[in-house]
Amino acid sequence: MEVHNVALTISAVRPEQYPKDGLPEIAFVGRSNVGKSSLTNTLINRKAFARTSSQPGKTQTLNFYRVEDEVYFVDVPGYGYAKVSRKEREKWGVMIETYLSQRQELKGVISLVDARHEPSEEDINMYNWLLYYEIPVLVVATKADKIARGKWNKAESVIKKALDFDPTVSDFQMFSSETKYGKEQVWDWIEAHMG
Ligand SMILES: Nc1nc2c(ncn2[C@@H]2O[C@H](COP(=O)(O)OP(=O)(O)OP(=O)(O)O)[C@@H](O)[C@H]2O)c(=O)[nH]1
Ligand SMILES: [Mg+2]
Repeated sequence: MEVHNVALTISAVRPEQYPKDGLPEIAFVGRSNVGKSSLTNTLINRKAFARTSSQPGKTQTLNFYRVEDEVYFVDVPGYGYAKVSRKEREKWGVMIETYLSQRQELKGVISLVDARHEPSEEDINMYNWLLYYEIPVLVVATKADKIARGKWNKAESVIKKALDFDPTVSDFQMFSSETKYGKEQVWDWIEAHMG
């Protein structure tokens, strides 16, 4: 998709604050700092539309970006940020689980993991949780530019093994917001799931 028009429409915490126009939604999840906002910006050809942060844990609301009046990208605040209080984490959990488990307009989730590392327990939990709710999921391994091309296959198999990746209900893509590698494939997946 050639993107020309993007608007940050809504920051929401509760369902009554979600958009009401019925457009399909694709959500981006992953631990804090993994590159959710960077992936969003790459997809919509913006340098800094979704705020990228040197301050992890900053984003605390669901941010809905309306892309070309066709789809919302939903930037979900990152998990696994140690410095937030337990109370904050519980609020976060309720907000995310409510959104992911109940939202009719949600057509797919892009679950980001760091290409350099084995997925964390939280990454694994999130992946299993999405499969349990039968939400189509694209696992995107980010920061691929930080490992040598010759090691990509190994990185992919490490990630898939840790997740117990199920290729019948999910897909996988290497990605870099530095080189834009994988951008077209991620867009193809999104367009195939917009319904
Ligand atoms: N080299 C490289 N750096 C990346 C890539 N993606 C993101 N980064 C960097 O990683 C840092 C975090 O990126 P963000 O996109 O803000 O991460 P986020 O997941 O949105 O973080 P939160 O909003 O805090 O949850 C920034 O310094 C980015 O520049 C990538 O593909 N390659
Ligand atoms: Mg972010």
